[in-house]
Order: sequence, then structure tokens, then C-alpha cells
Amino acid sequence: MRLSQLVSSIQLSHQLYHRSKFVFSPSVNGLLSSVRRYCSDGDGKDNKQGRKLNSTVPLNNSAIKLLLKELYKDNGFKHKLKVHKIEDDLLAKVARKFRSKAISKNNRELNETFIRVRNGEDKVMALWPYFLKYAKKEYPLIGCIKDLLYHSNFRSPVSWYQEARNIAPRKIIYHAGPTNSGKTYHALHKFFKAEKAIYCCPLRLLAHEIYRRSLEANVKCDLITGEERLYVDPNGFSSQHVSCTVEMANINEHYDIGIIDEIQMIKDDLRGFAWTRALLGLCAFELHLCGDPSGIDLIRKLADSCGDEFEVQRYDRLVPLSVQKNSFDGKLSNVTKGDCVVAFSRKELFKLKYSVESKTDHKCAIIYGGLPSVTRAHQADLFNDPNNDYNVLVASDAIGMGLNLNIKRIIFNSLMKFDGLEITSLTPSHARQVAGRAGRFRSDFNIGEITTLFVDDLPIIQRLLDTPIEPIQRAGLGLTWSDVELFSYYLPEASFTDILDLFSNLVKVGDKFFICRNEEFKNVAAIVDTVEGLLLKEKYIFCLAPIDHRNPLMSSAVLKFATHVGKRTSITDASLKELIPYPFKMPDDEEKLFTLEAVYDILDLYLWLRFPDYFVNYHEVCRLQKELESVISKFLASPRKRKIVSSSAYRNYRSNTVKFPFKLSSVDEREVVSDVKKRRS
Ligand SMILES: Nc1ncnc2c1ncn2[C@@H]1O[C@H](COP(=O)(O)OP(=O)(O)OP(=O)(O)O)[C@@H](O)[C@H]1O
Ligand SMILES: [Mg+2]
Repeated sequence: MRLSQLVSSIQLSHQLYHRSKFVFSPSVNGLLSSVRRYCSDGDGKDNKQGRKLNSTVPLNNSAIKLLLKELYKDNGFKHKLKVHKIEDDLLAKVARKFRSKAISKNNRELNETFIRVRNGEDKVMALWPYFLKYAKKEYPLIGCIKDLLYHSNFRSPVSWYQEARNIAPRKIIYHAGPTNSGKTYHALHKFFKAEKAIYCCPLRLLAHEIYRRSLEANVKCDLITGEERLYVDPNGFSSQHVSCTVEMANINEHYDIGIIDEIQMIKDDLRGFAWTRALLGLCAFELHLCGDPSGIDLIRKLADSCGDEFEVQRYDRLVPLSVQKNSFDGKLSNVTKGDCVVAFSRKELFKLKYSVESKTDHKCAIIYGGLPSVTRAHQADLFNDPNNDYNVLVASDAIGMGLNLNIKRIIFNSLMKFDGLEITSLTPSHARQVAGRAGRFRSDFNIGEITTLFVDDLPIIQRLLDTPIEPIQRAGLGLTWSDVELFSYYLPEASFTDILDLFSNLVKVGDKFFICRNEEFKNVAAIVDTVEGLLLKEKYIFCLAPIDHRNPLMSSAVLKFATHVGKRTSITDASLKELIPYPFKMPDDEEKLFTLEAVYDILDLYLWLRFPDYFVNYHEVCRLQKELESVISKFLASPRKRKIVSSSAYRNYRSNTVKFPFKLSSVDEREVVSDVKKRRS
């Protein structure tokens, strides 16, 4: 048989196989024998039909391909793939490469095995060990996937914190109630009286407040946040009390009393893992949790699995809260002393501030997340002080947690929120959190009131506030340094980004947990992965830092800082000033203000990173921050060119922007408004 005949014979047998799949269902062996009959080097000497081959002549390419096809169909092979967790997409990649390798015929043992299979002296599965060896060489992950799967099994995070388990049973007291019901107040009583205690909360500003209140109560207390460490002891020795942001909670120290404030944040998509860690890991004999009642069931289950005691103390609002019958009907001129207008974008907030200031005699304080925390505190003080003209506040939901503000009435300008990734409608729990700022106990107002700027939002806010908050089902978990370290031990060549992707793909969690979103983490990882000389641990620390990668100024700062660390050179305040617009100028408009806010965040990052050998000018950078903060505060205080927005113009503006999309009958806790997104985009 000539070569061309052979090839067409093979093609014929192949086609026959495919055509006959349903008609004759030929067995694998049947096809193998057709390979054996037709495939040899082409001179046909040994190919007489029905005769067993005993040739040492290598197979041609088509025959190799055909045998490989049979291998991939073999049930034994499919079983092995499952055992080694090689899934279809990976199989496709490996198979392509393995075929080229087999065709190149430069592996003598493999060639001989092909020949033996062709001759019927071996089964097709004899090729498996070569396939696996090759697959592992090309994709090292295959060699360790079982181990990695074992290590990415996050079904029992309770067992990660042995130190805390050793002191079980801890006594866990859940202070459950609506906003402004005295939960934190009661937990703090225990904190002040304790020999040794820790207070953990979501905001730097709150941590500051508790630090200040402790000192006022003559309790020596340190302050630990990502950016700041203030020790009462001049030599920097720790005090017995500490107020910290929850991510900074020290789980290696033993305390008599621990407080975790705003425990419902355990369900937060981005930061929930920090609450889970504090809850499971704090070594406190008595642990006080403050939050709304939605977390009770979940925390009870978690406490059970920790072997801890659990009790609930319930609270009612100290000041009643009611939704008004009428909206403002678009007229900002209706604002009075003690009003707070809530909106969810910086530009909108400034528009509101100028509008209120132009239509009334009130001055407007402003609070939103992008402002430096000192500025926020300063604005809160201005608003709380009854002896000035700052009678009205415009604010984002940054006021939504724990802050004590002298608010009589909350006026929602909008019920939509953009979190940087998507536009979402306000959830019932979020609405309550913000609305609950009205009528604080012992403030000037003995009732809290809620309304909306626009009439169509009023029934919706009523509905949101009436909707029971769904019980929290799951607690957040995140990637820890020891996970990263372990993955890199198994896959030393993998980049940091690869490790993160792999982790996301492999990790399995129990039904009481979820993995927090880590887009920010991955975006920073993509930046620092490009930097030479940076250790994996250093990359990990960069990723933990509070970095808004959407801000280009911040991204270039991250790259610059990482490059310095990679080159083992220090970043002085002089080199920092090259990166930022210095000296700071009073901004002309809000856009320039937003740039200054980004600069403030860069200075924060410098303080946060705190690698002692490289970020060497801590105090100078603190001074720069103060200087910048005073420029920002001056801008906010300066009389701006006021845009006079008439009610009808404002109403038109509103009707062209999105409306709240819910049907009143279907208010859903986590509905994402996709059609709104489309309209906005
Ligand atoms: N029994 C009390 N005696 C005096 N002041 C109290 C008492 N309970 C609460 N307060 C004060 O009332 C205000 C609200 O209390 P607290 O901050 O503890 O409420 P909360 O339930 O934690 O609210 P949020 O959910 O907003 O954090 C605080 O200023 C607090 O000091
Ligand atoms: Mg509180």
C-alpha cells in the first residue's frame, strides 16, 4: 500500500467511525484494529488485514493522532482526568501540545509505547503516564492541584484561630437594635471598666471618637488605624485599652473585653472578612457585638461552632423616627435648621450645597467619604455647633455609621447609589442606617424625621423603611498571607496575579461563608506584579492598602512606591513632592478639589505602607497632610460662585436622571438595577 492510499484509508476509517457511531457503535478496540491494519510507515509490508503487527517501525502522524483520539475517549483516561482535576479547557491545551510532542518523535520511550499500542502489545492507556508527565511539566499546577484544593477548602474557618478556641467558651453578647438605640453606649461601659480591652469599628473617625472619649474618661487608650498609631505612652508601649479599625484588630493579644461595632458589616461584599476574622479570632473572654438584629441567627451559629456562649440584649430606638407626609416637592428653599440632605455623588453634593446656600440664609456643611477624615470631623463639628450659621448638612452615606450628628430631619435627594462598579438602589438596611441619623438621643431634637426631595421617592422610602431587613446568611472570608505563601510554595514560578486567579477558581467555602470581592486587590496586584525586586509579601501588603486604582494619580503613586521598595531605595518627602502637585494651591473648582483629595489619599498610602526602611519621612508626611487638609477646609469654607438653580430647572434635571426603578410591591434587598445601568451608560 502506498502512502497516499494509506492516508485515505485512515481517513476512510475515521469517517466510517464517525458515521457509524450511532449505527454500528464500534468499540474502541474495533477502531484500534483499524489503526493497526492501516497505519505503518507506508511500505505496507506488515499490513496484511487481520494479521497482528510486530513492527518496530514508527507510526506516521495520522496514526499518532488517531491513537491519541482513542486515548482521550477511553473511560480509564477520563477517570484519571477527574482524579487529577484536569478539566476540559486544560485538557484541550495539554492535548494540543502533547500531540505536537508525540509527532515530533523525539522521545524514544514514548515512540516505543505508541508502537506497542499500535501492535496490540499494550493498551492505549499505556500512553497515560507520558501524557500526565508532560501535562505536569507544561502546567505545574496539575502536579499540586489536589494539595491546593485541600488548602483552599475554607469550610471550617473556625479552626484557623486556635488561640481563641483555646479560651472557649468565650462569652458573646450581641447588642441588637436599630440605629441610635444605645448599643455602642452600653458595650462601651464594659470597655471603660475592663482591665484590658479592645474596641473595633469600621471607620477611622469612629475609632478616633472612642479614643477621645476614653481619654476624656481618664482611660488610657491607644489608637490604631491603618494610617495612624497613637500611643499614650511616650515611649510607644501599648496601653491596656485600644481603639482600632477592625482590620487592625490584634488577634494574638488576650483581652478581658472585646467590642466589635457594626457587626452587620460581616456581610459586606468588600470588607466582611475583617469582621469574620475579628469575630472568630479575637482572644477576649467577653466579646460584645453591636449591630442591627439581622446578624443574630448567623452569629449564634458561628458562636456555637466556636464552642462559645451566646446571648442577645435587645434595644429600642431612644428617639422615635417618622416619615413625613410630604416631600420637598423639589424645593430646596424648604430646608430649615437641622436638616441633612443626602445624595450619593460628590458632584451632586456640591450642587446641593450651592443651591441651599443660594436659596436660604443657611450655610451648608458637607460630608462625604472622599474628604480627609479630619475634614469630615471638622465639618461634623461645624454642623453640630449651634453657635454658627452651618445649620444644614449635605452628606453622602458616609454619615451612615455610628456618627453622632445633630440632625433633625433627613431628606433623601436620591435613592440610587453608585459604588464605583455599578449603580444600585438603596437597600432597606442601608436606607435605615442613613435615616437613623435623624433625631439622635440627647441631641436638640426629640424626634427624627425623614422625607425626600422629590415626591415620587417618598412612598419608596417609606416602603424601604418598613421592609424587614433580611437575616444575614453568610459571613465574608478573604485571602490571607498564609494562603498566598502556600500557593507560591507549590507554584514558585506563578506570578502574584496568577495565584489570586487560581485562588478564586479553587476556593470552596461552607454554607455560612462567602468569599469577599477582590477586584481592588487584583487591580493593585496587576500593578505591583510588573515591579522587579518586590518580594511576594511586599506585593501582598500593597494589595491590602486602601488604594482606589480608578484614580490615575493613585495608580502612578503605587507604581512609584513599589518601584522604590523593589530597588530598596527610600522614598523621602522630597521624592514624594515630585509625584504630587506641591506646593498645594487653593482649588478653583470641585474638579481640582477632587484631585487634592486624591493627593491626600496618596499621603495616606505613604503612612499606611510604613515599611520602615523605605517610607522614612513619616512625620514630614503627616505635616504635609495637615497642610493639605487646611487647604481643603478653606475651600469648603470659602464663598463659592453660587449656581442659582431654580426649582423648575432642578426638577427638569431630575426627571432626566434615573428614577427609582422598583415596583412598590417588590422591594428587594439586593436588587441591581440593570436597566438603569444601561440608561446611564
Ligand atoms: N443610657 C444612655 N444614657 C446616656 N446617653 C446615652 C444612653 N444611651 C445612648 N446614649 C447616647 O445616645 C447616642 C446614641 O447611642 P449609641 O451611639 O450607643 O447608639 P447606637 O445604637 O450604637 O447607634 P448606631 O447604630 O447609630 O451606632 C450616643 O450619643 C450615646 O452616648
Ligand atoms: Mg453604634
